[in-house]
Amino acid sequence: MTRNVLVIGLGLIGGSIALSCQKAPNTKVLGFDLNENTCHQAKTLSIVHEVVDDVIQSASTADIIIFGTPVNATLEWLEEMKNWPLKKNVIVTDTGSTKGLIMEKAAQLRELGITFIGGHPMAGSHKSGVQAAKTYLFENAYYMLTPLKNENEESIKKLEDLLKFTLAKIVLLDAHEHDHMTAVVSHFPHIVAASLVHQLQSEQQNYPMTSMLAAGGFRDVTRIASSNPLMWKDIVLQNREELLVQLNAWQHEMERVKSIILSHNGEIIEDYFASAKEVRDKLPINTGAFYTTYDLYVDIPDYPGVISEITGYLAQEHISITNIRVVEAREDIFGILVISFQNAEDREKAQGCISRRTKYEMYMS
Ligand SMILES: NC(=O)C1=CN([C@@H]2O[C@H](COP(=O)(O)OP(=O)(O)OC[C@H]3O[C@@H](n4cnc5c(N)ncnc54)[C@H](O)[C@@H]3O)[C@@H](O)[C@H]2O)C=CC1
Ligand SMILES: O=C(O)C(=O)Cc1ccc(O)cc1
Repeated sequence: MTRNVLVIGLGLIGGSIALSCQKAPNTKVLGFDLNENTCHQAKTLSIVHEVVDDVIQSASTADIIIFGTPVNATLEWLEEMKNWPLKKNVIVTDTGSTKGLIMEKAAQLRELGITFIGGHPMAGSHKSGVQAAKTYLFENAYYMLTPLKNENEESIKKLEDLLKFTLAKIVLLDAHEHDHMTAVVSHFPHIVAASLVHQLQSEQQNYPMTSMLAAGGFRDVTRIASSNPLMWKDIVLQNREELLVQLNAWQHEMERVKSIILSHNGEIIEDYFASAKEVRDKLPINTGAFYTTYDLYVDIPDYPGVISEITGYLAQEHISITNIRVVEAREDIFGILVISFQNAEDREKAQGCISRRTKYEMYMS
């Protein structure tokens, strides 16, 4: 029997989920988006089997409905959904970055016999839109599900049975715990990134050269300030309480930093950085706990053909790469080539291959 999946909101996340659902056997993936251009691109890029106009009609035939919409739009759809003629055993889920308010709506839907299981794949990017969608965007990332208490095990299993095609690691947790933890590691860092960019901009007036010096560290720390503002507006509105908790903690931390600087004590200042480094170095960032990328950094000299030279060596040894980019830490002298691999084993093989054939320095983050 065919499983009908309807994805509403076909941007980066909805589009990527739709692509991975197409890998599931006997599954028909329909898609809807408010934006006509997105619908057109979703068709052209075969993001779904079919793009639909009549969302209510398509929902009535769906076994699983997935929202890939910004979180406030999801809340609005869930309110409307209360009046839709749905299949008796339909499972509704979302992909939103916040879960508290969405799960309150889920409790209302449950009263009407509609099963909603919150979802949040903990991977993505500062890019948005359907063109950025990828089948394996979530591979090895955590995919959090926040079912209501006493949710039917079979419904959770049915949803997991589809989401396993994302190749993500599915974990179940409570919506409030979810919102607290994501405020710490995802939502608050976006505010810090945006604030640093604002700080740079105000410096620009007196020191126009500042932005030209903003390489390496500034670029790494502020990458996420280039994310979709509408999406982050919604997240901040929905996770307001937790963000205020984090903001207070940050203000205390800044007070501590201020007193450390005022202390003029080199040992204390060094210890501030050393203890942060110790914690940061132990984070399971590259072992699959959060965003998994197996990156190898190669310090390359600046001459034409150097990238094809390296990729050529890897190709000769049949080592597949998943991504490649150049980080220009110092534009005029060296670039760092960042090569990403599917797993740690491929990265290790690549390191061996490049070290046998070149003298380029390499490191892993
Ligand atoms: N960008 C990221 O890295 C991640 C985002 N998320 C969550 O996933 C959801 C989608 O985010 P992205 O895909 O990044 O955004 P996006 O901007 O790439 O895609 C959102 C899509 O929803 C459509 N849309 C907006 N309002 C709509 C409505 N009322 N009805 C139907 N379609 C509508 C837009 O036209 C767009 O195609 C958000 O809830 C976000 O919090 C979750 C994990 C990572
Ligand atoms: O680009 C990045 O590093 C992100 O922060 C991606 C991201 C954005 C929102 C989420 O809810 C989860 C992951």
